[in-house]
Amino acid sequence: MSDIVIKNLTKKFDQTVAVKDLSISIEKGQLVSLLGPSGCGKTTLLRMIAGFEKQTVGDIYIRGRLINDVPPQRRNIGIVFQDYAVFPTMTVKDNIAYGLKIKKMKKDEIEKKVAEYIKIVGLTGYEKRLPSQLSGGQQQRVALARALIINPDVLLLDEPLSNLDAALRLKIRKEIRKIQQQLGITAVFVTHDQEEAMSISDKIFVMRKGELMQSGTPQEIYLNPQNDFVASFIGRSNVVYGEVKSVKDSKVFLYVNGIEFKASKNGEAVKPGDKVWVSIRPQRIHLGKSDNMANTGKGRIKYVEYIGSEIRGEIELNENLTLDYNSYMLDENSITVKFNETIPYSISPSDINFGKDIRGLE
Ligand SMILES: Nc1ncnc2c1ncn2[C@@H]1O[C@H](COP(=O)(O)OP(=O)(O)OP(=O)(O)O)[C@@H](O)[C@H]1O
Repeated sequence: MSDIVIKNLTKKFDQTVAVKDLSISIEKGQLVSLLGPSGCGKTTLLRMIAGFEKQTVGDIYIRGRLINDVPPQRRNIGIVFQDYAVFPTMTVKDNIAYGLKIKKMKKDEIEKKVAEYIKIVGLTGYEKRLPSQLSGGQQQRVALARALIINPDVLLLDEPLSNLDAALRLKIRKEIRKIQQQLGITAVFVTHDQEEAMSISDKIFVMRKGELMQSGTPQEIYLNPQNDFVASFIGRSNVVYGEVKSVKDSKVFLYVNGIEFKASKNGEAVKPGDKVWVSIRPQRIHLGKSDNMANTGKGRIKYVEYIGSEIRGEIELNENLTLDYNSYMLDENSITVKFNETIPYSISPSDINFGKDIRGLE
């Protein structure tokens, strides 16, 4: 069942189209991310779901109820913002209890619920502290408990980890995901960080310039990007442009900067002469001799970095095509490479994504 349904939503600010004819639905109990670069409209979309911004055109339903004209406080939504937005003069306990007091819940029931949510977000022992006596991560937990305690239909999270340092970001995102799954609450998470979105989402909506570029599970989007923008934005990839040379049986032959690549046919039908984007993940470039005889050649190593169990760098296939590679050193027999060395490479046809939908990179 869909908890949130958005139909043909458009938001214009004078000349700027922040969100353009967007239709999505979000299943109950899922955590979905709105992901895209700065200015893609993700915050505007979240603010329209919350009711802080009124759409120019389109409909928003929560649990089947059309909420276009329902004010924010009556949408039964919990929100966590980037800048915590906790009340600075209230203790942790009072901050978390706030929504229940507004609802005029009985005192002993409030006590019980607050204790429960303080435990859920891991703030036991901090009840009497003021926000100024808490770390950023702890303040964000207060904000999370305050949003969840009112038992909202939907939890909205607007870049909730942006103000935390890198280590804390990983920790809190894991906690948010665990709590969301434990409570089974539907959550919409706004982020510009693709790794963050990939790691915690059931589904990702990739946006760009107000438009939906692709939606799907993290795996679907990573393995089958539908355009060059998604291929380059999700995970690391070499995105280059070329032309379809021929199509034979289950293979498509692509011509990219003077090199021919054999690729497996994917969903989209192409014909000779079609201009296409081509995406090759760095870790799919096999360095050294291989039994896999497809897309083989010799390349020159133009850059090398050894990082623990990985080698990363650039390999020049010809003077017009240099790709990033990424090899894993799993044991002492693994490949080692040196700067300027010439080395055989191969790429499996099934590891080459391509398509006609060219949107341009960021
Ligand atoms: N109140 C406003 N008035 C005018 N233009 C606005 C307003 N709010 C947003 N915009 C414009 O709408 C577009 C989308 O903005 P939005 O904040 O939704 O993007 P975003 O993807 O959340 O970006 P960021 O990651 O930087 O927050 C941008 O071009 C922005 O300048």
